[in-house]
Amino acid sequence: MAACPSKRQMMSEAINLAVIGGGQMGRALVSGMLAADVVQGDHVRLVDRNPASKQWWATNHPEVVITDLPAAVSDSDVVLLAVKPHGMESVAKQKGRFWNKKLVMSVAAGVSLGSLGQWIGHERVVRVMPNTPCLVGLGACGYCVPEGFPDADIAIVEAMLGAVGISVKVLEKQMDAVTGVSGSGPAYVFLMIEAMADGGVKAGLPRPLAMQLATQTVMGAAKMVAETGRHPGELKDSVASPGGTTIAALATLEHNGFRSAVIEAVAAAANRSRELGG
Ligand SMILES: NC(=O)C1=CN([C@@H]2O[C@H](COP(=O)(O)OP(=O)(O)OC[C@H]3O[C@@H](n4cnc5c(N)ncnc54)[C@H](OP(=O)(O)O)[C@@H]3O)[C@@H](O)[C@H]2O)C=CC1
Ligand SMILES: O=C(O)[C@@H]1CCC=N1
Repeated sequence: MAACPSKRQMMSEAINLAVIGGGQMGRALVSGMLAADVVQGDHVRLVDRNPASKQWWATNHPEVVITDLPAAVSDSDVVLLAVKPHGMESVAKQKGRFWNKKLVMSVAAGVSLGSLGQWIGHERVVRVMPNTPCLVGLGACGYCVPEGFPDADIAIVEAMLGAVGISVKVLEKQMDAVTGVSGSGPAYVFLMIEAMADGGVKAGLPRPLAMQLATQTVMGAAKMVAETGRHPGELKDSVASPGGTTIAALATLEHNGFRSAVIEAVAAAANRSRELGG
């Protein structure tokens, strides 16, 4: 029986990818794409000014070619811009014919399609808000494109992002909210896991055991929401026995404003994304 084709084999040709900025997000996306076989290491060109970052790539993905911006972009079909938002303009404005209508994907929070197109000099640009779980194939990416963006390019974007998790096409005006929920979201969940483990330690568990239980609990709860289709409120109710332990805990969380703290956190991140866009 023939083996199933990989995602890369399903694309008609191997993708030549330039990555500008190989820090936390660049690493998560590209490592996830390499693991999913949607790109190949020797087809990836990396540009990074940080020596420690370059060392990380040389150690972890020695097949990736580390080079400069003109060479990386010239040799690529797709350019992933993954520097900080305030650094995006100086990268995208670097003059040269090497941009030559390359498909450019920016992951910078707040930076609009209009600014990107203006700086680069063409409109074959995509604005993506990914998150770091792309590293383990469970990313949640929102993306938006300019009007009239070709379907063939959307197919490339979806193949790349779909290989590292879910990808949803949204309106540009929704990108700040996407950032608040899923772009920054992993940090809220990491905080929750850390706090649950702290609580376990306070109640007498060894730290590694408390961490293991907290992590599995978050993973299991997320999977139940995703796979049962039941509302999280209903699933919450099913854990809480009358007069039991869970309702005692839930009452404490409500008393301390847990829900409003999370709602305000998402809104704060969305507002900050708006501010970064100027
Ligand atoms: N981290 C996350 O979870 C997410 C991040 N993003 C977006 O991803 C982008 C990158 O964030 P993140 O990965 O966290 O940042 P990092 O600082 O970890 O990575 C950026 C890397 O790019 C390098 N760099 C900066 N400017 C240049 C340049 N001109 N030429 C070459 N290399 C350069 C940096 O070097 P140096 O250290 O010297 O500055 C650094 O190594 C941001 O725009 C952010 O909004 C989006 C979603 C989630
Ligand atoms: O904190 C930040 O600004 C970036 C964007 C979303 C997640 N990290």
